[in-house]
Amino acid sequence: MKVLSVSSEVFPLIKTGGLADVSGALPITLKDFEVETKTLLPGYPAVMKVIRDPVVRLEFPDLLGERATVLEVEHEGLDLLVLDAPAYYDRPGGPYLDPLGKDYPDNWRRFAALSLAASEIAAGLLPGWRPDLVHTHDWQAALTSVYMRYYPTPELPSVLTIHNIAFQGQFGSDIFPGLRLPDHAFAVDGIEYYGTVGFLKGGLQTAHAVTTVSPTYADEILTPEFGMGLEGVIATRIDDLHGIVNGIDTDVWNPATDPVVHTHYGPTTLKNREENRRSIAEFFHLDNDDAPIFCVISRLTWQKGMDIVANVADQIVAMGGKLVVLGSGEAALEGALLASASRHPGRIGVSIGYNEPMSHLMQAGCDAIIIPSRFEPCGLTQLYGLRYGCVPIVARTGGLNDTVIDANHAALAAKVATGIQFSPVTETGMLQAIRRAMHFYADRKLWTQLQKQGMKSDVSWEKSAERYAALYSSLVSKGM
Ligand SMILES: Nc1ncnc2c1ncn2[C@@H]1O[C@H](COP(=O)(O)OP(=O)(O)O[C@H]2O[C@H](CO)[C@@H](O)[C@H](O)[C@H]2O)[C@@H](O)[C@H]1O
Repeated sequence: MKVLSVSSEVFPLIKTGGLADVSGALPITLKDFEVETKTLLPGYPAVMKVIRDPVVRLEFPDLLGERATVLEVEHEGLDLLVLDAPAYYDRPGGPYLDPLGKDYPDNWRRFAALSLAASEIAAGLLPGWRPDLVHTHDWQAALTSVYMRYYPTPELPSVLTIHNIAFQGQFGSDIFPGLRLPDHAFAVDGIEYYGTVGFLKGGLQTAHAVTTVSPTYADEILTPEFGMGLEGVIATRIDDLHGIVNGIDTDVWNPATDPVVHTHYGPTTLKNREENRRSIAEFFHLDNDDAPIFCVISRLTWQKGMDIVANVADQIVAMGGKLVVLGSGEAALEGALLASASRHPGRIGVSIGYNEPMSHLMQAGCDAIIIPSRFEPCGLTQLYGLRYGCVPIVARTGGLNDTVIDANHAALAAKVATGIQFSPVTETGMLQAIRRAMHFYADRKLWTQLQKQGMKSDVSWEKSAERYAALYSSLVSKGM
């Protein structure tokens, strides 16, 4: 089966978060299920810089007003279609934000162009290759199925994956003419959303199937608390809604071979983590003692519960723990965390910024990773933690609930526990979880058991890729 995947980020070329990990890893495992994926992504400078010998496959003289070219290239096992449109993507800054951290004002056009190009490829414009199905990710690609519905193209099945419903791509109705959709697309069963234009909303109305990245989150987004205003639309798609938990690339994330990990290890050589632990202590200027090192690797936002971390940092130290934080995000949270580090030299270390290699080393050297998200569609850092013996301490929500087995009495007795869950997601809830972790950590045998059990968890893409492949097949065979 041939699939066109459409994503605004793809690891290892461009990544601001978990979306890139998923869109970069899933196509590789899908090959085992006879799914051949080509991935369309924007030609940002970071992408154009690393691709080698691309072939021009398609030209758009006027893609929503600008020239664009589709380049085909193979990169680290991925078949890529790069949308080279300098007017849209050749800019300083990140994929979505300018160098000052503000949204580009024309993001709607930049990602509508991506979606329109995808729909043209779906219609067979790429010489010699036409997909059997289109898989779009998040609001940035969600207009693909909208264009597929309203442009006179042969109908092809489409799947939309929601990685985070908080990001919906909502814009004023004044942009509508610029999308070049027929007038009747601005309607309740199209992209109209309370008088505005909703990209994700349009995708939810037009994709043949909707998936999200864990079963618990699939249930949660049907409720007003988590649906962020789209729960009603999602309820109308309940028969086509699937929760498929993310996996991770177990080759990239392998403590036995990871090139940035100083000392490799596996479940039977956990003592080798000591050396990595020392490197972490050195990097974050921590005292080199036996107290557990809790880590956080995250966007510093309210969603991720980072205000809670900042508020309990003093108490973590008072309980005898150490804390290291790698992340960037809201200025107030960055400031609060940095202030906690300066109050507790040797006990708290904070590194503001995005540092992929350091994120690997932290998983390989820290004792536990704290993920106090208020909502978490799937979460990947707990999966990396499981794989690296860095015990996850997680909020009981979304994919965190589905992937970590809480160390309650029954789970410990049955030797199936892999981490600690807590609820409610409050300062008290998190401190209780840290207290439990300190208690388990004091019993080295128990702690090692938790680490080993986590390392045995199946966090690979195999099972989930099989579910995606089955979903694709069912849609294609239905001839939707
Ligand atoms: N400062 C830093 N330096 C280096 N690496 C950093 C970093 N900050 C974060 N990361 C990395 O970025 C990724 C974050 O992925 P997550 O799944 O945790 O959340 P995100 O909200 O981005 O993804 C959304 O999409 C994914 C994919 O579906 C869902 O798992 C998730 O729940 C949803 O919110 C991880 O690979 C993490 O290691």
